[in-house]
Amino acid sequence: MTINLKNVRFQYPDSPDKPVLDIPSWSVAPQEHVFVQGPSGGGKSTLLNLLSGMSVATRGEVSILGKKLDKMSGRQRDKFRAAHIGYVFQQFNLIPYLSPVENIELATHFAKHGKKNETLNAIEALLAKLNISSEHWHKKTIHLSSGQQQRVAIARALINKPELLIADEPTSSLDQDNRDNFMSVLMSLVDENKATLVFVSHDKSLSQYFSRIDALSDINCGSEAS
Ligand SMILES: Nc1ncnc2c1ncn2[C@@H]1O[C@H](COP(=O)(O)OP(=O)(O)OP(=O)(O)O)[C@@H](O)[C@H]1O
Repeated sequence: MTINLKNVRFQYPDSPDKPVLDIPSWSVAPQEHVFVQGPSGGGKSTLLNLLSGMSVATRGEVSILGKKLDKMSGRQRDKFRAAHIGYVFQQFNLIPYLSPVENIELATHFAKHGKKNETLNAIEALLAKLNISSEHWHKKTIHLSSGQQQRVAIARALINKPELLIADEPTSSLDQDNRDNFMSVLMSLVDENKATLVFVSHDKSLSQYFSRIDALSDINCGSEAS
C-alpha cells in the first residue's frame, strides 16, 4: 500500500477534547487516484498534513510507502517528504520574486539529486510540457497569471518524480477552462510518472476525473465530520 492509516487520531493543542480526525483505517494502493471530498473545515488539509509528515498524529499509525512516519524524527520526515512526496497547495506557495525555474530548482535542491545541468534540462522540459512558454521561465513568478502559476506549482511538485502526489484544492482559484486544462494535465503527468494521487476538495464536480471517491465523513469519525 502507498498509504496505510490505522487508528489515527489528530487534535490541535487548543482543542484537546475535540479530535479533527479519528480514522480507524484507510489505505490507498499504488497508482490509485483518490478524490477525498469534504466540506470546508472538515479536516481535509489536516489529513494531508499527516500524510506528508508536516504534522504528526496524536495517536495511531501513519505508513507511507511502507515507512512509519509516526516513528520518524521531524528531520527524517522532512527528508522523506522531499524524496517521495509532491505537494500542490491551494495557494500555490510559490516564491513570488523567484522565477519558475528557480522555484522548481529549490525543490530539487532539497531532494539533493542530479547534476545542475540535467536538472535544468528536466525543469525546462517539464515547463514546456505544461505549456509555459520559454519567455516566462526566468521572469518573476508574480508576473505570471494564476493558471500559469498553478502549472508551475504542478511542475515543482512533480520534478523529483514523487511516488505520492498530494493536492489540496489546487483548482480553487481557476476559472472553468483553466480548471479543465489543469485537471487533464495533472492526470496525464500523474499517469506518466506512475504516481499515486490523493486530491482533496469540497467541489464534488471534480470527482468526474477520479476512479475512487471517498467522502471524508465516511473515513473520519472525528467530531467535526460526523
Ligand atoms: N492550526 C490550527 N489550530 C487549531 N485548529 C485548527 C488549525 N488548523 C485547522 N484547525 C481546525 O481544524 C478543523 C479542520 O481544518 P482543515 O483546515 O483541516 O479543514 P479543511 O477541510 O481543509 O477546510 P477548507 O476546505 O476550508 O480548507 C477546522 O475546524 C479548523 O478550524
